[in-house]
Amino acid sequence: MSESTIAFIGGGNMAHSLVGGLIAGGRSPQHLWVADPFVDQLDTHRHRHGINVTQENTEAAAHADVIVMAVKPQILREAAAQIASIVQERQPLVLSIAAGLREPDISRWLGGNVPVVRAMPNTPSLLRCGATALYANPSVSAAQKTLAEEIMAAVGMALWVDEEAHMDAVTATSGSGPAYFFLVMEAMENAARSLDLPPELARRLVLQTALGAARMANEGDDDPATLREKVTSPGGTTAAALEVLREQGLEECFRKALTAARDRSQTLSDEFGRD
Ligand SMILES: NC(=O)C1=CN([C@@H]2O[C@H](COP(=O)(O)OP(=O)(O)OC[C@H]3O[C@@H](n4cnc5c(N)ncnc54)[C@H](OP(=O)(O)O)[C@@H]3O)[C@@H](O)[C@H]2O)C=CC1
Ligand SMILES: O=C(O)[C@@H]1CCC=N1
Repeated sequence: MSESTIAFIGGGNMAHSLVGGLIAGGRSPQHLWVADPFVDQLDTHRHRHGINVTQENTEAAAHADVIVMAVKPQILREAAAQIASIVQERQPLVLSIAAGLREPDISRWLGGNVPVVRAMPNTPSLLRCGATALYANPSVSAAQKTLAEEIMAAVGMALWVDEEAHMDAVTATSGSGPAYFFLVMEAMENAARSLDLPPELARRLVLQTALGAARMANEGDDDPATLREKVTSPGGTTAAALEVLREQGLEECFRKALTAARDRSQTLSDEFGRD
């Protein structure tokens, strides 16, 4: 079977992550398009990835078997309207990665009865280490479902959800999730520096520790709680630190943070979805 052509509408951060991951996974640059109004953005894609670029969304859409809507939620409606007639004529699979916006709104903006998969990837897709959840509307064929899953699985883990409503919590968990871990890394690095560790040493120790912990949690048999217990000697240094993190309400803090992200995903739909 010949390789599908994928067009990204919007060439920003997430398009870079997905295009980079797809190329690293062996997808041919000539089968990838990016459309973005800004020439600098397109030049970066051309030089970094060697793919096809255009300022016209319609030109990219006209080549595509799969159209990835990778613009900000507030732009999606306008971008969908621009390519609606091409989508109606050619019936490609439309894969929206926009936070919050609901499949029925996206399908309607594209003229109705369009196969739409909503996907929520994350930036580690660049390293083919992404986590993506997918939801398909009833117009998506079995072959298109397989195609959407193949694309996202090429850049990491791809899991289906049965209910679109789960996508808001997914966005709060894995879509935004890399930022939480980066913040923890920043906070640990700053704390280590405040204990007089040289900056370079502090950074390298924090980053390698994050990598090691993530690999142990993913590759071993123990769950995170067991792994934590194995680090924590009774009356030792880890116990002293964990006590402070508990006292300061770390768990509650994450619960509130993810709830805020989930709620923001829902209000994005109210603000920029519907008519
Ligand atoms: N960043 C992330 O970690 C994740 C983002 N997402 C979702 O992906 C989508 C894109 O996010 P992200 O890549 O971070 O955003 P960016 O702002 O980095 O990328 C969007 C790009 O689209 C361009 N653009 C603006 N208007 C149009 C238009 N009419 N047609 C085509 N392109 C246009 C923007 O240009 P300009 O900037 O000049 O306006 C920008 O280059 C969002 O909907 C977001 O919710 C999903 C998962 C993770
Ligand atoms: O912050 C955002 O709204 C987007 C969606 C998930 C990650 N970035």
